[in-house]
Amino acid sequence: ALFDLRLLMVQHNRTREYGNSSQNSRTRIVLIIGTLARVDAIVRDLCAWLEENNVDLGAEKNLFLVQSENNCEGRCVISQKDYEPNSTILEFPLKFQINYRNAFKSDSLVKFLDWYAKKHPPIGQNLKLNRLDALYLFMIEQKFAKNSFLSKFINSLPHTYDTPEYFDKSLIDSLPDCFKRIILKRSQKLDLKFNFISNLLHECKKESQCKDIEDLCTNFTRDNFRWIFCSVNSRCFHAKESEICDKNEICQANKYFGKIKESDGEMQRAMKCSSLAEYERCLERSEEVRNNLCCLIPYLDFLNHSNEPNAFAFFDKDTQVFSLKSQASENLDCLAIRKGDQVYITYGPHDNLTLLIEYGFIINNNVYDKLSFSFDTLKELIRVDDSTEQFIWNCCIQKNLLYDLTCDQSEGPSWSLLKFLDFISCFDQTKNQSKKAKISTHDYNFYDINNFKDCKILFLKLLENIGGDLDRSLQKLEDLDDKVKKSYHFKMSRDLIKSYKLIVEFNTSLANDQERWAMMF
Ligand SMILES: C[S@@+](CC[C@H](N)C(=O)[O-])C[C@H]1O[C@@H](n2cnc3c(N)ncnc32)[C@H](O)[C@@H]1O
Repeated sequence: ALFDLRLLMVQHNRTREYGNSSQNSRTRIVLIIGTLARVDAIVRDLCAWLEENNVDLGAEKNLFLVQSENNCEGRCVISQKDYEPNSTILEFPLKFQINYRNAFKSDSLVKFLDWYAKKHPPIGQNLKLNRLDALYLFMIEQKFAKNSFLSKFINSLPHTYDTPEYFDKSLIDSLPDCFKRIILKRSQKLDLKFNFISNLLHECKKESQCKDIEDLCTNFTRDNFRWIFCSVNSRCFHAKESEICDKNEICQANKYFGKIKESDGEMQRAMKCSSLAEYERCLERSEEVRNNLCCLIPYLDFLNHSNEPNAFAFFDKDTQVFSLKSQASENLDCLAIRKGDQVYITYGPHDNLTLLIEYGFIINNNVYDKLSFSFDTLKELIRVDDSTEQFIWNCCIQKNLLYDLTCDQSEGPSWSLLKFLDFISCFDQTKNQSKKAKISTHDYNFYDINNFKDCKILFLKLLENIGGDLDRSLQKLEDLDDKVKKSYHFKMSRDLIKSYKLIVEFNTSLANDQERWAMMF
């Protein structure tokens, strides 16, 4: 009861900060109690279902799921006991690892996929169905199915998310161009995929006249697709196909979607690309291959992210279970998790823009925070004719200079960014054009910075462009509607822009300080 009271206070504060200011306090308290009761009921149902299906949640319930004390983290996993380093906390059998292979157990989806394979063989198509789409379709089907085995799990998924797919349009319009570019590209891809699948379903419905496909068509709406896209993206784990699917399932998947290549293979191919466009396609494909192997795992998807996690989750090939363990440590006297601690895993070494776009949150003083310069932004610095520009990008691809074009608030610009700027500074139109001929005869030294004065000028120009973009955005945010300005989405976006401004300021002063700049080389 005490714990609930504490949560009630936190919830009350959160409602005051982001909620509807016209609500009186009694209405707010009723709403808060409603939220807690709902979380409780969802969690109780989920745990009961898992236990009925022989998932061992611990005799004394080693963990419990609650609304987090930290604002905006949503629900979370709290430990009920101490854990030494590297001890097993929970184990999930294969049956609860939901991925594309579940679609093969649904009659209507198999009907649809068979129809698709006949009509649209997986080779030679520009846009095609992939393994991830099968997972989306399966989850949407289950959401509306009567007596679904997964109904308790599906009920436990959030109804909405805090990623830009759910932002108010006016907020998106006010974001800096460097964020907007990524967000809009993602939303275009989402639209393209939605229209593609939706058209296929309608085509199949017309031909098959089958009630199941008709239901699938009805439920496959833009809103449901956005919901499942965000659910999977923000809650999935990655596993190797050969580890969690059997031979028949892989064979069936190959028939519908084509064989899957290793993601690393795509990256190796990227180094051999002969144009920037081809290189970008390779990067996208490598991401797509990785995403193809997403799986959802009930309960484990309640784990929040920290850059200093106290636990980790992985698939154990030998026992065929997905295992949650406390973090390993060299100091075995020290507990990895104490009773009452929240259990955190890491979603990866992500900067705040990635966290916002993929997961809908940011972290204060994120050690991985950095400014990444897009190829489009960098292109603006290159003022040469088309063929020289193509030559520049090809050299950079072959010398692997494009993988980390960033600057941060502790080290300043990355080595590859400096090297990239140094290289392009040789091609200034106003300078001697014979440089190009020289470089093509391998005279250019790709291991040292040759021209750090010009490199600094280009770096400052880059920072000035980004700084202007951020300032214009902050101004636009101020002019937004009061309702939008009170939202969590607004606050998160503004905090992110402000932290990016700090990175720009740090790097500008670094570049302008002769001594510190010289130390960079
Ligand atoms: C895998 S789910 C974790 C469970 C989630 N909190 C829930 O209520 O269902 C990932 C989502 O949790 C939230 N989240 C995870 N880590 C967070 C953190 N450190 N700060 C804020 N929100 C976080 C984000 O909304 C993210 O999209």
